[in-house]
Amino acid sequence: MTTSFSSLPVVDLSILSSPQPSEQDLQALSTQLYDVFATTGFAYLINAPLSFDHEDVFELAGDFFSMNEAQKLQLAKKTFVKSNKNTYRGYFPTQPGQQDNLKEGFEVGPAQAPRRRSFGRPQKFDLTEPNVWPDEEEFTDGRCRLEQLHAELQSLSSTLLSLLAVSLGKQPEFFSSYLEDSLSTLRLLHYPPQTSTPGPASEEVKLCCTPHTDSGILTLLHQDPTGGLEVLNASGEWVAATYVPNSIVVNIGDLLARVSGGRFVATMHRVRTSSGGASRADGMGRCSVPFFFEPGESCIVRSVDGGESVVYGEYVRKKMGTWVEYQDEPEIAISVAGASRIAVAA
Ligand SMILES: O=C(O)CCC(=O)C(=O)O
Ligand SMILES: [Fe+2]
Repeated sequence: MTTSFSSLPVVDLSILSSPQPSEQDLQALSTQLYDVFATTGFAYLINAPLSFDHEDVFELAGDFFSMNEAQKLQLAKKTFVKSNKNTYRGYFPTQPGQQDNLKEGFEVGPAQAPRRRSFGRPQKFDLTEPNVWPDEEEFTDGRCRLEQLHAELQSLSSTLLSLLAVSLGKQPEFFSSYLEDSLSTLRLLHYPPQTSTPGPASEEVKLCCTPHTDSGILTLLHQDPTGGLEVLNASGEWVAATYVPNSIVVNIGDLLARVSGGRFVATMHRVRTSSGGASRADGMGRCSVPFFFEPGESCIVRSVDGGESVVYGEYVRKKMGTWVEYQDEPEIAISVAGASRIAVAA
C-alpha cells in the first residue's frame, strides 16, 4: 500500500561512483530503497553513475523529434505503417483525438538484439527484433548516444536490482537471471504543446498521459524542466513530482510489486499538461525519457515468497493487448485512450 506522502523522497546514489563502496553504505542504500518502494513507490535518484546529464538526454530527444514526419514514419512500427517490417521497436506517432494521451515516441532495445525464444508458430510481434535507426545525417551520432544511454541505464538497473534483492533478504545476484537477453526499452517521448481552453474548462486538469501503473519491473525516468508528472498517494491526492535538476525519477511496475510478495508498491501516476513548470526554450512542449527495465523473453519470474510463476515474454504479450500502439487495426488504435507499455487505469 502507498502511504499519504506529500512529496517524493530523494535517494543519493553517489556511493555507487566510488571504486569500493563500503558494505555499510551499500546496506544503508538497500534499506533506503526498500523504504521507498514500500511507501511511495517513487523517488528521485540523484548523483546517479551516468555519463549523461539532463542536457545531453534532452538534446538527444530534441534531435530525434525535430526530424520531419516522413523521416520518423520510415521508422514507424508496422501497426502504423503496414509496409514497414518492425513490429516492436521504432516510432509511434501522435494519435489525433487522444487529447489526454497526446504523445509521439521512439523505442529502442539493447544494441545487441537479445536471443529469440523459439515458438511453434510465427508470432505477430518480435520482442527480440533489432532496433531501427534514422540515417546518420538525419540524427547525428544519435544511434551511438542512444545505445550508450541504454547500456548505462541497464547497468544502473542491474545495480538497483541487486540492492533490492538484498533488501528482500536474498543474495545480491538473486535477480541475475533477469539480465539474460533482457528486453529493456529506452523510450524517447514527446508531448506536443497543447493550448489550454480559457473559461471554466481551464479549471479542469488537462492530461497528456492518463493515470496508470507501469506494468514491468523498474522504470528510470528523465523528465525535462516542464514538469507535469504527478503521483497518487493513499489519500487519493495527486502529488506533483516537480522537476529536480539532473535527477532520475525511479518507480517500480506491477510485476516487481508481485515479485516482492506485495512488499513493494507500483504507484499510479499521470502527466498533466500546463502544470506551471518551465517551458522549453525550443517551444517543443514536453519531452521525457523513460527506461523500462525488462527481463528476457524466456525469464521465469516468481515472487520471492515462491508460488506461481510467469514467463516474462508471455506476460508482456498479454499486457500488450492494452497498449495503444499494438491494437490490430489503425482505426481501433486511434479510438483507444491508452498509453503504451502501460496499462490504462480502469
Ligand atoms: O512522461 C512522463 O513523465 C511519464 C511517462 C510514463 O509514465 C510512462 O511512459 O510510463
Ligand atoms: Fe509510467
